[in-house]
Amino acid sequence: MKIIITSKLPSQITSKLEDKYDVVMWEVENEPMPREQLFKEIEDADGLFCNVADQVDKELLDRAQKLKVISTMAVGYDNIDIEEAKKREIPVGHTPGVLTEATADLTFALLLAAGRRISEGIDVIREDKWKNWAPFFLTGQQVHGATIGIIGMGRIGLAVAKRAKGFSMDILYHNRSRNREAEQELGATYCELDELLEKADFIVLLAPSTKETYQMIGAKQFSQMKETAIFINTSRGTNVDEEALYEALKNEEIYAAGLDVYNSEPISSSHPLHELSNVTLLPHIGSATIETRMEMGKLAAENLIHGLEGKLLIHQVK
Ligand SMILES: NC(=O)C1=CN([C@@H]2O[C@H](COP(=O)(O)OP(=O)(O)OC[C@H]3O[C@@H](n4cnc5c(N)ncnc54)[C@H](OP(=O)(O)O)[C@@H]3O)[C@@H](O)[C@H]2O)C=CC1
Ligand SMILES: O=CC(=O)O
Repeated sequence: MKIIITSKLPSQITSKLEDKYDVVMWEVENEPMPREQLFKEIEDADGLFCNVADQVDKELLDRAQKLKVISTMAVGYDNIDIEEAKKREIPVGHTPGVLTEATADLTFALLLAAGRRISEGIDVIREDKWKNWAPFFLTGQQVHGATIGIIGMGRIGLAVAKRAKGFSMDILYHNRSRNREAEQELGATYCELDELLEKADFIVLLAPSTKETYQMIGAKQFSQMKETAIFINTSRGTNVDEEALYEALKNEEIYAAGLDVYNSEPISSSHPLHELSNVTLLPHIGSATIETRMEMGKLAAENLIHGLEGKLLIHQVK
């Protein structure tokens, strides 16, 4: 059987696949397989090993004659047309759980960086602008003891809440359903979205990208936040109206933001958000530790093997 791997991966992940199948892997470091090539390769492929940078849509699936399984090296699968895959009875695998702690670490790092103006501090030294110690130089917002509001208290949300507890933060959260573990173990308080936006000092978005969450945070929601609020998004860029975020930051309707994800990725240094000093921008590296990426890759490989062997995947999208 033939499988396609759309990005270069280390042998610890690919060796088991290479032992069993004909592997076509895109070998260019840090670049996804070009779409034209993917269109060609998918025609006779049995398995597809992809990631968040690949658009697995109807146009691609229409070309696949033999595809038996799609396996993404990510927990989010909004880049895959699940309905089209279902119509063709192609199971889709993803990698929940193994990336939870690494993504929570990065989310908290962004929260600290945005609140305490860390990237501005780094720039001050890089640009030789540090002249003396001044009482209110680069003062930011207090993290310890502040109120965090988590929108999307799932696996990663809960792991962020645990970190917040260590900083003596009060924890508010909003989901469509209650998370009893967060309430009982961490004392988190369930809120409607409006209340969370009005009360939280740090607002952390960790809901998946769905039709319901599309631009769920826009001009109205930014206007509900405190002027001192800090907004963190490590979920998906499409959950936020990016132009409204730009305006809210520029007009100081909110204090700062920390972002790992964008409407369209990758962004460049000419992106409007880059003009602003009160935003910390990272290039979608939430789960990017060596250990976690290895775990994600191995789990995605196992999902793929299960699919090719006609078994239920370890983590199959429902
Ligand atoms: N930046 C990065 O590199 C990474 C980003 N991610 C992103 O993080 C997301 C979350 O991952 P994970 O925690 O594992 O997922 P989970 O499914 O465990 O958690 C998602 C949470 O969002 C809530 N939710 C879903 N829809 C809504 C809605 N309409 N309004 C409010 N809450 C909602 C769910 O609760 P309920 O169903 O009760 O509403 C659930 O608690 C991923 O989907 C992905 O997009 C993940 C890993 C790395
Ligand atoms: O964005 C990354 C993911 O795993 O989802």
